[in-house]
Amino acid sequence: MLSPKLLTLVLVVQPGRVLLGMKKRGFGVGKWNGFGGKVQPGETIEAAAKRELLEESGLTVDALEKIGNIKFEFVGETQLLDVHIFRADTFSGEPTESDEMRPQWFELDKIPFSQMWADDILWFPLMLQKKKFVGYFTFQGHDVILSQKLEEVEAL
Ligand SMILES: Nc1nc(NC2CC2)cc(N2CCN(C3COC3)CC2)n1
Repeated sequence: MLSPKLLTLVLVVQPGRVLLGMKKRGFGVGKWNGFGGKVQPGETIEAAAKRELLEESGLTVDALEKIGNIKFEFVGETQLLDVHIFRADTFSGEPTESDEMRPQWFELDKIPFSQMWADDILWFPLMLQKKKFVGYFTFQGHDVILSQKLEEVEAL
């Protein structure tokens, strides 16, 4: 089995609202999501998360909190995605559109789950309650979840 592909995802959360970006190209184009990307050789996962957040949103964060780890399998494909999810409650800078992402604030009761990855509606509530979680999702294509595992954990 191929080693899982390490990816990062950062959700910037303020009281009553979360910052999402509309993905303008590449994997997940047309979906709202947090900010993230690949981990480069020799880079820690957290450093990669901060770098991608700055590249994609213009925001700089001091503290990232590790809140989740979800692995994704796609039926018929050997590459697993290993997504490390972080939350940031404080940041500096202004949300700025990039080549990759168009940022927008969403009130917590107006999160556009119908235009997001199908797993998000399942773990966002945990993230917003500051719970820590691990998960495993099997997708058929990009829209159908065939199986899922999601559990809260004490520590990541
Ligand atoms: N919310 C959410 N759900 C996912 N679900 C699996 C796809 C079925 C994946 C995912 N990411 C994997 C892709 N990554 C892109 C940015 O560079 C690559 C962002 C985080 N983010």
